[in-house]
Amino acid sequence: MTPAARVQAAIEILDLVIEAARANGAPADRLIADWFRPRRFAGSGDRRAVRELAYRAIRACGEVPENGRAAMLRVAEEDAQVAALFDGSRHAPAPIVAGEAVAAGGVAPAWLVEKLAASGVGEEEATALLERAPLDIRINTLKAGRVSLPEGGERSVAANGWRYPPETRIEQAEAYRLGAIEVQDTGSQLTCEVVAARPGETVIDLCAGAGGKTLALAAAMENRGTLVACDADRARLSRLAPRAERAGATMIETVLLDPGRELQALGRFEGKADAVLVDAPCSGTGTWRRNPEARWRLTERQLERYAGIQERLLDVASRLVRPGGRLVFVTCSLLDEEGASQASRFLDTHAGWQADQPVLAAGTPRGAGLRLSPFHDGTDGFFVARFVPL
Ligand SMILES: C[S@@+](CC[C@H](N)C(=O)[O-])C[C@H]1O[C@@H](n2cnc3c(N)ncnc32)[C@H](O)[C@@H]1O
Repeated sequence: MTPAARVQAAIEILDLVIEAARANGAPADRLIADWFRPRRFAGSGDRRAVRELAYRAIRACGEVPENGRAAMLRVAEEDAQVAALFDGSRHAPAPIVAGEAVAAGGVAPAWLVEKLAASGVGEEEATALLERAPLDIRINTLKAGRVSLPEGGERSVAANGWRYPPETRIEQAEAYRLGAIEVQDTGSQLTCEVVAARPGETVIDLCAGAGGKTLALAAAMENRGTLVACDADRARLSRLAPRAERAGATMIETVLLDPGRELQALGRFEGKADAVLVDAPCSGTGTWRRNPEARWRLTERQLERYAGIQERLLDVASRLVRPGGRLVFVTCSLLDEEGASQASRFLDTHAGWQADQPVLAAGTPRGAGLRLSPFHDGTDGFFVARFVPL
């Protein structure tokens, strides 16, 4: 593909990403992969370049752009080399017309920028939410010692963490194929450290998804005790078994939950769990480095809905923890609605509980918990709080 054809390809992909953002359709990554599938003429260099251009435009536009061309014109405004490729040649975008619509720049839609500011996230910190993330891995202590680590990494602040440059092809490393390392953001690893799961304990991962954190908990527990991975999404939870097998995590039991009826499925653990992790569904403002188009999808109503689910799941979790146990609340968001305010609401409505401020190698105290952010900590954005019964 010519450089100009790559720009036109990115514009076509952006049209799909914008449409999907409006209609709650597929994520950008999937749309990009689907776009290339029938276009066998595109080589790996073309794919990389087009993907890079599309993501550059997504990061550059704070509000949902009118269309793909307007989004790419935002990039062209700041990059004369890209502007020069709008030359009307074969497969290229048509020449730029004076007064043509250019998408608005900015970090996020105005209402979200306001909410971030109200949560103490200023412009510089908010901008860092869109930087390219490094590749973080966790050494899987269930298999460690058998293989050597890939070259080019350095220790991270997480106990078993290493950090590699973003472009590292970790899937090709022997350690990865053998399950001796897991790809996991440093912030995510740190939130698991707050659970402080120990061998022999009973630990419930209430929102386990495909098990990113469950696997870290299994390693901390050295495969001994009871580790229950729950989720309300059957497809996500079903992805856990093959991952657990690869990681040598043999202790995990899965439970599919019916939203609103979680306690019915988990009744046998009421008042019995040493630790419950609530890695709650949230807006994901802390993961824009990986899904920058997520900020085009979020609405105020959805944010309210997430906050309501978080409140409810915290209450469910509080009923499972034994006296002397602990409840860990995590969201990958920098918004107080899903962090400090949620934690203080829990304490206000659950008289028998108190906050037990986590101490980690990174993070800044925020209300009853800690906040991790790309700007201050170089991790994805997270809020984590720990509560203990009085
Ligand atoms: C932030 S994600 C979890 C990510 C996962 N812990 C990890 O580390 O990869 C939140 C999860 O909560 C799940 N969820 C939503 N409603 C739920 C409910 N009522 N009970 C349990 N899980 C729920 C979602 O399906 C989603 O997988």
